[in-house]
Amino acid sequence: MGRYDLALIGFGGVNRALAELMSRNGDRLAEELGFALRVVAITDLRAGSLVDTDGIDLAPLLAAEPGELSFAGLAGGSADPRNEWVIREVPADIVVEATFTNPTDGEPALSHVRWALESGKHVCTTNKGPVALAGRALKRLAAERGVGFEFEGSVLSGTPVLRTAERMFGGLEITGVQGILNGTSNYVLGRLEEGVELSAAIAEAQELGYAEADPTADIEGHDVQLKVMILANEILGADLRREDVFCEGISSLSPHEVRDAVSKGLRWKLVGSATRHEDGGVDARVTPLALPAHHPLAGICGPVNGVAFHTDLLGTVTISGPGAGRTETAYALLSDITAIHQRHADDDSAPTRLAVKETHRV
Ligand SMILES: NC(=O)C1=CN([C@@H]2O[C@H](COP(=O)(O)OP(=O)(O)OC[C@H]3O[C@@H](n4cnc5c(N)ncnc54)[C@H](O)[C@@H]3O)[C@@H](O)[C@H]2O)C=CC1
Ligand SMILES: N[C@@H](CC=O)C(=O)O
Repeated sequence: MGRYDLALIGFGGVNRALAELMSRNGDRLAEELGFALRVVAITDLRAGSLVDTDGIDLAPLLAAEPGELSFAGLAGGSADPRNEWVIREVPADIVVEATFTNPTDGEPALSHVRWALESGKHVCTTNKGPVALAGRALKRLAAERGVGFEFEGSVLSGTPVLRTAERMFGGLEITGVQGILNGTSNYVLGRLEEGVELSAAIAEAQELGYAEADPTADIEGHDVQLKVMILANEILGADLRREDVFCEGISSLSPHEVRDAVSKGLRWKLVGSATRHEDGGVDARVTPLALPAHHPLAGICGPVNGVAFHTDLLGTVTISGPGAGRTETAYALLSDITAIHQRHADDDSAPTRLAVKETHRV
C-alpha cells in the first residue's frame, strides 16, 4: 500500500481535525481508501513549526490545548513557522493549506499555495482566498507542474458541491447558482429568530468552529462573496473579481426584523447567487433575502448550507449539507487527497519524487 506524506500549513480547527481523523482512524481509512497518510511537517503562526521526515507523532500534539501548543524546544521544532522553507524544502507529497482566509488579497495563503505548486507538490486547501482570487492562475501552474490543486472545502465545507458539479453534471448546461453559503451567518440568523442577541450568537458560532478568525467576514458577506466567485468561476466559466460581486451582509437586519419575519411566514437568509446570461456574461451578488416558507432554501437552517443549480435539462438541482465545522471541513481535505490519489497515482508524467511511496508500516 502506498503512502502520502503531508505538510500541514496552519494548525487551527480544520487541520487539527484532519490530524485527529488520521490519529484515531488512520488504519481504517488506509484500508478503505487504499493509501496511508503521515504528517511530516506542521507550521502555525502561534505554535511555530515542527518537522520530522520519519513522521510526526500526532497524539501528544492533539492532547495539548490549542492555545498552549508550542513546537519550540521539540526535536525538529522552532518558534518560527518557517513557512516558505517548510513548503519548498521538506519532502512532503501534499501541502495542506488551512490558514486564515484573507478576502482582500488572499495572502499569505496565496504564496503558500504558489510555493508548493512551484516545488512540484500537490496542494489541497480549504482557504477561499487563493481559490477565489487566483484560482485560474493556480490551476494553470498546477497543470504545468503535473500536480493536483484541490479545494472542495472552499465551498460548503465537506459537502461535495464542486466535485459533484464537475463530475456529475456533464452534458447539462448550468445557467445559474443560488445558495446559502455561510454556516455562521445562517446559524446566527436562526439564533436571532430564537431571541438570542447578535453578539452571543456570533460567540456560539466561534466556539463551535464555524466562524472565520475575524467573523466580520461571515456577518458582512465577504465570505459568501468569495464562495460565489468560486462557484461562478468554476461552474459558470466566469472570471469574476471581487468588485464584480455586489455584497451586503446581515448586519443591516435588526433582531426584531428577523423575528418579525417568522410570524409573517418568511425567513431571512443570506443568499449568494450568480446567473449566466445569453451573451455569456455573469451577474453575481450577495444579499439578505426574506424567503417565503415554500422556497427550497428557506428550510436550510443552522450551519447547514445549500446550493441550487439551475440547469437546462434537469431544472433545479439542490445540494444541501454542512457548510461549516472543523471535522466536516477536514473531511473535505480527505476527499481532496483521495481525488489527488485517483488522478495522479498512476501518472507517469508526475515527478518521480511524488510517486506514492511503498511503505511497510501499513
Ligand atoms: N472552520 C470551518 O468551518 C471552515 C473553514 N474554512 C477555511 O479553512 C481555513 C482554516 O479554518 P479554521 O481551521 O477553522 O481556522 P482557524 O482560525 O481555527 O485556524 C487557522 C490557523 O492558521 C494559523 N495561521 C494563520 N496564518 C498563518 C501563517 N501565516 N502561517 C502559519 N499558520 C498560520 C493560525 O495560527 C490558526 O491556528 C480558513 O481559511 C477558513 O476560512 C473553510 C470551510 C469551513
Ligand atoms: N466561516 C465559514 C466557514 C466555511 O467556509 C462559514 O461559516 O461558512
